[in-house]
Amino acid sequence: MNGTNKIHHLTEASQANQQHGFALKMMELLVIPTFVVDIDGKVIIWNLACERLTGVPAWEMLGTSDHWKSFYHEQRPTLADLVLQGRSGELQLHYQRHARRGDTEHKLCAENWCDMPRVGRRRYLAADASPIFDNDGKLVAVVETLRDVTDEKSAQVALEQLATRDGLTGLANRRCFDDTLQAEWQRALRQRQPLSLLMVDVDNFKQYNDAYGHLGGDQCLQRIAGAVSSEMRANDLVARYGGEEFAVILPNQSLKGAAIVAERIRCRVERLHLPNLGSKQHVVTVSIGAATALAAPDTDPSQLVATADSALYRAKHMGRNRISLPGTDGG
Ligand SMILES: Nc1nc2c(ncn2[C@@H]2O[C@H](COP(=O)(O)OP(=O)(O)OP(=O)(O)O)[C@@H](O)[C@H]2O)c(=O)[nH]1
Repeated sequence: MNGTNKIHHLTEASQANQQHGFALKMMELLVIPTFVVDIDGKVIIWNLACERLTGVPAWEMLGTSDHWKSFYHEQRPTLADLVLQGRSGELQLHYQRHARRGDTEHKLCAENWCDMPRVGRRRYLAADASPIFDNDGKLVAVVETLRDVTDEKSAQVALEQLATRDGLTGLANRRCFDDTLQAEWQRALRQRQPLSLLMVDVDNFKQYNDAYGHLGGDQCLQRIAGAVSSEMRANDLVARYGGEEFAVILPNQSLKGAAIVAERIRCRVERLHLPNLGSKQHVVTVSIGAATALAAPDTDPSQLVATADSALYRAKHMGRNRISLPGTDGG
């Protein structure tokens, strides 16, 4: 390298250093919470906004690989770590919503609830992580920016809740029941598994309302909703079908299994010992119709609902406070 080339090279190097320093300063001042980890996974930038978001000062974080501790109680990778370690395949394992950005699989964006141990209040954060390459295309660091979108997420959750929950009992509403039944019907078809349905109706509820008033009736429905829910497994769905009628979807359940669940629900409600002087037993009881179907192509679950409804009608007809199955009691 001759003298002129050497000076030119040095000038380029010092310019690059200057630009690098300028970029670092910019990141420090950004109003967007930002941190950068180097190739060894050590934090080299933890800006003011990140300090504010996490409650963790930069002096505590710089030079360590403890950045996950600012977000989570349990050890797990941050989005920056996934980019750094080429583990983008694990995105769905760690994040509620996620995507790869642009034409490269190195840029990731994702959202999830974070514990925020130092702040002591869970926040829903949207993160973007991008790799930084040197002039030779070698990965040297990863920058992660964060957005606190807790308010938007909470509003979305509340709206979803409003759209799918019954206001009085907190159970799934009729719309949610219809959607879930359709989805479970399709799943039963794919998996060639039976799908069972229970229709649960409160006995002599008109007399209950007459005796205890509409508010008393509402409280009774809440107690029954709690009792029915307590008998459910994780994949089952209890919905308020309408008025004083509840519906229970039991995926992968045979008619025999459905009958066992139905009897458990009937007993559970009886054991609440809610007085209803208008009924034969003098306590609030329910009648339950059960039905099971094997889904077939080009069919829908309406026949399953109709069969469970007919069984319920028979249970009422035969004296109430009982369960009824198709084909076993004259149905
Ligand atoms: N308190 C209250 N009552 C309701 C609600 N929805 C429906 N009902 C009442 O439930 C009663 C249902 O009466 P019916 O359909 O005659 O049935 P039942 O008296 O339970 O008689 P069986 O079903 O034949 O045992 C009516 O009086 C409705 O007003 C509600 O959200 N709250």
